[in-house]
Amino acid sequence: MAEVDHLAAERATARFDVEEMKVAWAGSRHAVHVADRMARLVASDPVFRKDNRTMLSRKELFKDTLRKAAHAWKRIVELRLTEEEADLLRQYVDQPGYVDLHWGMFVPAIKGQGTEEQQHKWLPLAYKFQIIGCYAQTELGHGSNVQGLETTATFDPKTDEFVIHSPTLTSSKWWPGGLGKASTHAVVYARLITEGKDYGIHGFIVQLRSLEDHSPLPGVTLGDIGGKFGSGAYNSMDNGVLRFDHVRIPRDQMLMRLSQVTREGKYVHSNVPKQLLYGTMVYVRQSIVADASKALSRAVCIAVRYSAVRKQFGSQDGGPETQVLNYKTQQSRLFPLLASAYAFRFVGDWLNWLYTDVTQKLEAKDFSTLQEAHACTAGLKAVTTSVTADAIEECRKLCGGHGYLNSSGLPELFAVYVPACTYEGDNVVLLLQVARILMKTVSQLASGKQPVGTMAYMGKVQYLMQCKSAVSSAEDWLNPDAIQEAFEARALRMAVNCAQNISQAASQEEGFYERSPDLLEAAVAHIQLIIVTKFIEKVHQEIPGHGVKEQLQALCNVYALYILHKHLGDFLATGCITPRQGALANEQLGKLYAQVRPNAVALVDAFNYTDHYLGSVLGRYDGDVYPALYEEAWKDPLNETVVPEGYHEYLRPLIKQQQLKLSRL
Ligand SMILES: CCCCCCCCCCC/C=C/C(=O)SCCNC(=O)CCNC(=O)[C@H](O)C(C)(C)COP(=O)(O)OP(=O)(O)OC[C@H]1O[C@@H](n2cnc3c(N)ncnc32)[C@H](O)[C@@H]1OP(=O)(O)O
Ligand SMILES: Cc1cc2nc3c(=O)[nH]c(=O)nc-3n(C[C@H](O)[C@H](O)[C@H](O)COP(=O)(O)OP(=O)(O)OC[C@H]3O[C@@H](n4cnc5c(N)ncnc54)[C@H](O)[C@@H]3O)c2cc1C
Repeated sequence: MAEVDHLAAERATARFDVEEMKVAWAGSRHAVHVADRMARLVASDPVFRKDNRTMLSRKELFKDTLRKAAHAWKRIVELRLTEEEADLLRQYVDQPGYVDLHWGMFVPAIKGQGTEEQQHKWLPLAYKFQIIGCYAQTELGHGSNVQGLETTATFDPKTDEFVIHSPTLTSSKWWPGGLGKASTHAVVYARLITEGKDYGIHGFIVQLRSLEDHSPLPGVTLGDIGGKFGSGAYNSMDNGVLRFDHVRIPRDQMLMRLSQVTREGKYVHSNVPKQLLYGTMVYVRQSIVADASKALSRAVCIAVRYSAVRKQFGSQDGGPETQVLNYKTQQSRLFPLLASAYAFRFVGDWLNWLYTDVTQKLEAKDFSTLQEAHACTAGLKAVTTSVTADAIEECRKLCGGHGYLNSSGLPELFAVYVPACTYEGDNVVLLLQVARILMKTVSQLASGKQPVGTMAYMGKVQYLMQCKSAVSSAEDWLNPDAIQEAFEARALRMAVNCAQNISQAASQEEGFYERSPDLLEAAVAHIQLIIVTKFIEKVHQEIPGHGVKEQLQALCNVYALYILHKHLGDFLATGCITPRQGALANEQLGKLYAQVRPNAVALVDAFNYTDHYLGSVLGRYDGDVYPALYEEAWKDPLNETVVPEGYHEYLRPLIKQQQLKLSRL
C-alpha cells in the first residue's frame, strides 16, 4: 500500500463499502482473492516488468514475449496453479502472445470440433506445450466471408491423406496470431474436396514446423506479416502468413466431430447444424465481451484517479485550483464510461452463463438456442468493443497532454485494444448478422410465432408499437420500468421500420442491402436494450454490503439515461418519448453525476487493479503523479546521453554553417 495517499480525501467521501463492491465486480469473494493473489504474483516478479515495453525494438519485444510466456508456464507448473489461477496469471502478464491463441482458439477448436479420439490424441500434447497451436482461418483475400476461403484440402484415397494447398496468392493464410514464429501446429480452415466435389469449409490439424529444430516442414512457407499499429502494443504478437504447396496430412487430422470422410472418400455429415463449425468464434466472442469490461475499466480507472489529482483554474487569490473531476463537462464525459465498465462486466457474466447453457443444450442435441447464442455473442462483441475502443481514446483526452505520453499507459492500451473491433468478426459484419435475425423475427410475428430469449420483448408488438412513456418528472426516469419500456419500444419500432422499408424493395436481399445503415442502428438499439436489461436485472438481485446496491443502481441509471440522451434522435423519431421527456432524462442524468462524484475514486478502486497491471503513472493508486511522470521521463533512451547522438553529424554542422553565414554579413 502507498505511503502517501494523495487520493485519501477522495476515498474518505465514498458512501459505500469498497471491499464489498470488489466482490460485486469480481463475482464472488473467492474470485477477489484469487485475482488478488495472481495479480500480486505477477507484479512482484521482475521478469514480468512491462514499463520499458514501448522502447523495445520489435525483435526485442518478441523475445521478451517468449521469455514471459515461458516464465509464466514455469510458475504455473511450479506452483501447481489451477486452470482459473493460470488464466488469471496470464491475464495479468498483460502481453499479447502466442499463448492467447494456443489456449484461446487452438485448444477450443479441437475440443469443439474434434472427435473424442482426436481430443484424446491432441489435447494432452497441447496441455503440456509439447505442441503449440494457432487458429488459421483468415486469408489474404478473405476474412469476413468465411465461405469464400480458397485453401483446399483434397482427399487422396490412394494414400488415405488430405492434400492441403494454397492455390492462389489470395489464399495465403494471413493474420493468425502465433503463426508467424511460434506455432508448431495450426487448425487450418480449408475447402474439403472429395470424390471431385467441394463440400465447403472444414477444420484440419496441420503440423507446420519441425518439433526438433522449429524449421518449416516441406511445402510450408511461413513468416510474420509485419509491424502493426502503435509502439509495443500488439507487436508482441507474431501474426503470420502461411502457404501450402501440396502438403499431405493423414485423413484422421480432419476435425471430424461434425462431419467425416470415410476411408473410401465418402463425405458424411452428422445430423447437426453446419454453423457449429463457427463454434470457436462464438466461444471467443463471448470472452471478448468479458475482456471489454477489463480494458474499459483500466482506462476509466486511470482517467478518474488522474482527474481527481489534476487541478486547473478556479482560484482567484492564489488558493488551490479546481480538481478537473469537479468540472461538469469532465463528469459528463467520464461517468458514462465508468457506468459502461460496470454494465459490460455484468452483461459479460450473463453472456458467459448463456454460452454455458447453450453448450450444455448442444451436447444434448438441442440446437434451439444456437441462433440466440450467435445473435448475442456477435452483437455484444460488436457493441462492447466499439464503445471500449472509443472510450479508451476519450480517457486519453480526459487526461489532457499527459494522456498522450506512453507512461500514461493509454496509448498502448488503445493500440492493443482497437483491433478487437475487427478480429473475431468485423463489428459491422457482426451487427448485420444481428439485424438479419431481427428481420427474421419481425417477419415471424405475423404468423403468431412467439419470440424467445432476448427477442421475447418483440412478442409485445401490439403494445410496444403504440405505447407512450408516462414520465412526467426527472425522478420518473429512475423507475426501471420506464427505462425498460422506452428501450424496448425504441428497439422494436426501429426493427419494424426497417422491415417495412425492406418489404417495399424489389427483393428481400435488395432491401436489406439498401437499408443496411438503418439496420445497423436497429441492431445497436437491440443490443443496448440487452445491456440495460441485464444491468437492471443485476441491480434487482440481493447485493450485500453497505451502499453497494445504491451505487450500482445509480450507475445503471447513468448508463441507461446516457444512452437515451446520446441516441435521443432514435427515441424521438420513433415517438417513444417526447422532447420534454428527453430533456427530463438529461436533467436526471446531471443529478446522477453529482451522486456519483464523491464515490468516483472508490468505484474505480473496486476494480482492484495493481499499479503493475494498470501500467500508468497517471493511474497510480497513491495519486502521486508528478514525481512519477518526472522520473519516468528520464528513463527514455533519448536521455541516456546529454548531447544526443547525431549532434556531431547533423546539428553542429548546421549551427556552425548558420553562424558562419551570419559572421559574413
Ligand atoms: C479465455 C479465452 C481468451 C481468448 C483470447 C483470444 C484472444 C483473441 C485474439 C484475437 C484472435 C483473433 C482471431 C480471429 O479473428 S479468428 C477469425 C475470425 N473470423 C471471423 O469472425 C469471420 C466472420 N465471419 C463469419 O463469422 C461468417 O462468415 C458470417 C457469420 C459473417 C457469415 O457466415 P455465412 O456466410 O456462413 O452465413 P450467413 O450469413 O448466410 O448465415 C447462414 C446462417 O448461419 C447463421 N450463423 C452464422 N454464424 C453463426 C454462428 N457463429 N453460430 C450460429 N449460427 C450462425 C446465420 O444466422 C444464418 O442463419 P439462418 O440460415 O437461420 O438465417
Ligand atoms: C490483430 C488481429 C488478429 C487477428 N487474429 C486472427 C487469428 O488468430 N486467426 C484468424 O484466422 N484471423 C485473425 N485475424 C483476422 C480477422 O479475423 C479479420 O481481419 C476479420 O475477421 C475481418 O475480416 P477482413 O480483414 O476480411 O475485413 P473485411 O471484411 O475486408 O473488412 C473491410 C471493410 O469492409 C466492410 N465489410 C465487409 N463485409 C461487409 C458486408 N457484408 N457488409 C458491409 N460491410 C462489409 C467491413 O465493415 C470493413 O469496413 C486477426 C485480425 C487482426 C486485426
